Amino acid sequence: MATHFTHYCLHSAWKNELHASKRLNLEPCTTYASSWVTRIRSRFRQTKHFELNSSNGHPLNAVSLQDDVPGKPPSNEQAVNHVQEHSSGATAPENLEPTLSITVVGASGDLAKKKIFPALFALYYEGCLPKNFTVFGYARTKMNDEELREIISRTLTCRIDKRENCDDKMEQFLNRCFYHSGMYDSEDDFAALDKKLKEKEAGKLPNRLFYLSIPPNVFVDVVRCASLRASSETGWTRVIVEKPFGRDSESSGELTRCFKQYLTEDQIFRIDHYLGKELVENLSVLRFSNLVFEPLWSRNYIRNVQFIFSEDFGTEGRGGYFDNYGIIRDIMQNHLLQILALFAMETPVSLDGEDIRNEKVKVLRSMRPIQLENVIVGQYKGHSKGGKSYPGYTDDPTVPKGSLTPTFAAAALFIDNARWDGVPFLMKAGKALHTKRAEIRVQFRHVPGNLYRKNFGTDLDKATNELVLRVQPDEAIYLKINNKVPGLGMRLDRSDLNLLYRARYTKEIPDAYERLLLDAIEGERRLFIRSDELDSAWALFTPLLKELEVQKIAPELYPYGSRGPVGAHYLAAKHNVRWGDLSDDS
Ligand SMILES: NC(=O)C1=CN([C@@H]2O[C@H](COP(=O)(O)OP(=O)(O)OC[C@H]3O[C@@H](n4cnc5c(N)ncnc54)[C@H](OP(=O)(O)O)[C@@H]3O)[C@@H](O)[C@H]2O)C=CC1
Ligand SMILES: O=C1O[C@H](COP(=O)(O)O)[C@@H](O)[C@H](O)[C@H]1O
Repeated sequence: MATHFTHYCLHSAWKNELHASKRLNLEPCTTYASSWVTRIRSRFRQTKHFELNSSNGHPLNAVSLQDDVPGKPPSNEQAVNHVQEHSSGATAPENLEPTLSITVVGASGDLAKKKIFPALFALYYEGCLPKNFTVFGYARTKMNDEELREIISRTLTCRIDKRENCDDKMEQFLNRCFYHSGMYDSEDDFAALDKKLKEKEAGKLPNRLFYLSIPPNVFVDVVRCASLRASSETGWTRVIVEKPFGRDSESSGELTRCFKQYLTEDQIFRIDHYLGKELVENLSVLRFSNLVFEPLWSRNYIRNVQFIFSEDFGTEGRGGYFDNYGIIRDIMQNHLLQILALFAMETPVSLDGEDIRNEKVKVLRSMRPIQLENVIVGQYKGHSKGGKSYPGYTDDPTVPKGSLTPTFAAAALFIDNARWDGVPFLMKAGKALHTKRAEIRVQFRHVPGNLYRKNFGTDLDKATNELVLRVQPDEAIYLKINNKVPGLGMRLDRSDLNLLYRARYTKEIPDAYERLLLDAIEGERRLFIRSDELDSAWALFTPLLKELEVQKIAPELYPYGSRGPVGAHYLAAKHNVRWGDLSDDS
């Protein structure tokens, strides 16, 4: 991909960084050390872990560092990508320095304030944005640049080790943020945005990234207006699209068809922010770079796998959106299914985005249609605890009375391929539960002819190994093992081999949005959803969603703050599974 700048936080070869950064005239990442050499060396030493890199690692970045020198003719591959990715066909003048314009559409909204602007600032702070960049907010709300800056500034933090120059950096970042008010379906308003973008981009090769942080009903309008009136004429134009991408196979297909009138697939970055989470990223590393795991990764050793998402708050404030989607579309069809596909895929040919997504699609296409009897749905009801009362889902004024929308669901899924034949993959997702967490649990089979079985009593399930990847909070990977309690007797207990991230690594973990934004800027697509992946994901869930709606299946009510409906236990038990998060030693 044509990347006209570097994110030179990556490389183990600091010399390359130094060399490349000199040639590309980069801004320094930090201001600690006095010379470039010490700065880069010391930064490399300090920040061995959790550096922000685009996701595909060295080869792409090495190429982009060396090949994207202004004035150097593009390679064949770059030339192809360039033609595919920009929509006008105008020729890029040679010898121009690149510049990046990021437009956050829906800048007045919750996600923009909470996640996107802070992530952009964190990237800037880390020196991962290109030297020349501008951020534009776009929304209908009337405000000026200063007002946008004021709003953004409230959510920016110099979270990374509280480094020096935080205030200066914030000010520098805010000075590069601008606002343009416009309607989402007005080509004229986007043409006016284009004019402002051009003023900032003057004399440079413009690359443009649009982040659609808006409700899905205006996705197509924005794509049309932005692509017709505000796409880059000579550089690349890319669009990040937030979920939900449709609400079933038909609407998703329709959305894709509409998008493709204006954009090529290469320009579309469908975001699933769970793919940007550190532990989800680590799943493949854990599996494919450690001999101890991959041989066990099949029906021969794994009894069941659980993907668990829970939030300890309800849909407060988002009821209007949520009621049209429900927990299955909000969490299962995307976040949990994506993790499942990564978990279960065969070894990809390489770490290239296409190779990985090819393997994920194969998993999705091998999945057995979901049976209604393998699903239970729930909805939270009001509850009082400790003198405080918590509202039920339908108490939200934006939720229609009598709504049957599930705020909780559990499902048993199966992958009908040689590796996973017969292994239940259980998913559970819920709002307003007793805790906030996301995790993957792998329960292994019993030890055949276990010499120590008499030490475990009758419940052999309790003695099996379990590998847990705690995605959040407090990231950790731990393996439950049986261990001899020290002493003269022979008593066994359950212990954890525990890799607790905060104990092992000093660096703060970047937010998923940082990684994904950086990847989109880099043109790295591995962590974004390809259209055939999306089709397969919807093909799996659409029949179930239709059945739930047509049959008007009433959700089982569970109290706000509880562990969810009892039905989830029956479902698991039906498949000889016990939810790992509910056991005594979870
Ligand atoms: N918030 C979150 O935590 C998450 C959100 N998402 C997705 O990200 C996108 C943005 O989410 P979020 O920021 O919460 O959304 P908001 O409801 O805050 O909407 C974003 C902006 O869009 C405009 N807008 C709101 N409703 C409408 C409407 N009916 N028609 C036209 N414009 C409207 C408003 O801007 P103005 O009126 O100024 O034009 C608003 O500030 C959505 O697709 C959402 O599903 C995904 C994951 C998590
Ligand atoms: O996509 C969504 O994710 C959030 C949870 O994200 P997290 O990173 O905070 O775990 C969820 O609250 C929201 O309903 C959903 O749309």
